[in-house]
Amino acid sequence: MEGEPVNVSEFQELARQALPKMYYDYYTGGAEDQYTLKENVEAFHRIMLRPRVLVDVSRIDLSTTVLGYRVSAPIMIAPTAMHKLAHPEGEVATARAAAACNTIMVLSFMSTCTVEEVASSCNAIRFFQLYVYKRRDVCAQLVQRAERNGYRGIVLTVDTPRLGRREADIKNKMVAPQLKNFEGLLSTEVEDDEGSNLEAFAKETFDDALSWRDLGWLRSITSLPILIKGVLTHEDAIRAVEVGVDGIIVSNHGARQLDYTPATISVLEEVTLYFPTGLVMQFM
Ligand SMILES: Cc1cc2nc3c(=O)[nH]c(=O)nc-3n(C[C@H](O)[C@H](O)[C@H](O)COP(=O)(O)O)c2cc1C
Ligand SMILES: CCCCCCC(=O)C(=O)O
Repeated sequence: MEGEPVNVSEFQELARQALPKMYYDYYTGGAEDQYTLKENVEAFHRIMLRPRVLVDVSRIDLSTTVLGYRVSAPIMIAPTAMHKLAHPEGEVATARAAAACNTIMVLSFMSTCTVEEVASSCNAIRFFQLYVYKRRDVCAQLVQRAERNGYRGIVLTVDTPRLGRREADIKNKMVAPQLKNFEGLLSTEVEDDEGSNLEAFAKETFDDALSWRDLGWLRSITSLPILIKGVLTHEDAIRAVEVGVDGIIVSNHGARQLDYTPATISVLEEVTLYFPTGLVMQFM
């Protein structure tokens, strides 16, 4: 590549050259045949712009609000696990980037920096993403730590009762580092010589019986607004509103969970049709 990277594909190529194959494959891979992974990109290619001319564009303001917080553009940082696999500063550096861009960062439940380290690193507005473990006490402690440390919302990911079957991770025998957030609470080590250590960990730890009624439990342990992430149908969006969530994130989890779901962008209209804007978001 000549010169500085100028677009996302060029950054991706640099990442491919810099990272160990196991981690690069983890970051970029989708589930199973990766049909939805391709479709997530192609669905964007099918959307054409319809430009109007002779409009004064000398001052453009893309800013908007999310749960009342002003962001410079309708773009936020999605929760992604284990940033230290890519850079020694991990999520702390990501939070500083969010602050510099005046946007919101959602810290992954599976972060490599702690809730507290990220909170004290900068003044970015932060939400905390939650996976529900069978060990509810561990989840409750993490949610309460997030609340104490100034996180402004809980993003409950609802598309991961089990981890998607990611074939590259199985082949690479992907291993996760110990996660500092859980020190003294739960071991993130699992015995699995067969395939993906992440998949084995999720199978052992994530609560695959999680259902709509558990929103009541989450409400009982936090006073923060609750968003649910991973909705792809208007039926589930209606249900989410009925149970009183504060926001919906339309998402197929970057095609890493259930393959052969539609591209996230292609269902955004179906979901938003029923709701006032502001309640529904999509991560890229
Ligand atoms: C490497 C990687 C790690 C991710 N880790 C998480 C995570 O810890 N929690 C979560 O809710 N989503 C996670 N995601 C999914 C993203 O939050 C986001 O949904 C996805 O990248 C974009 O797809 P969407 O537009 O369908 O949401 C991860 C995605 C990637 C690529
Ligand atoms: C260590 C257990 C699994 C982490 C899952 C993070 C995630 O959501 C992803 O898509 O990867």
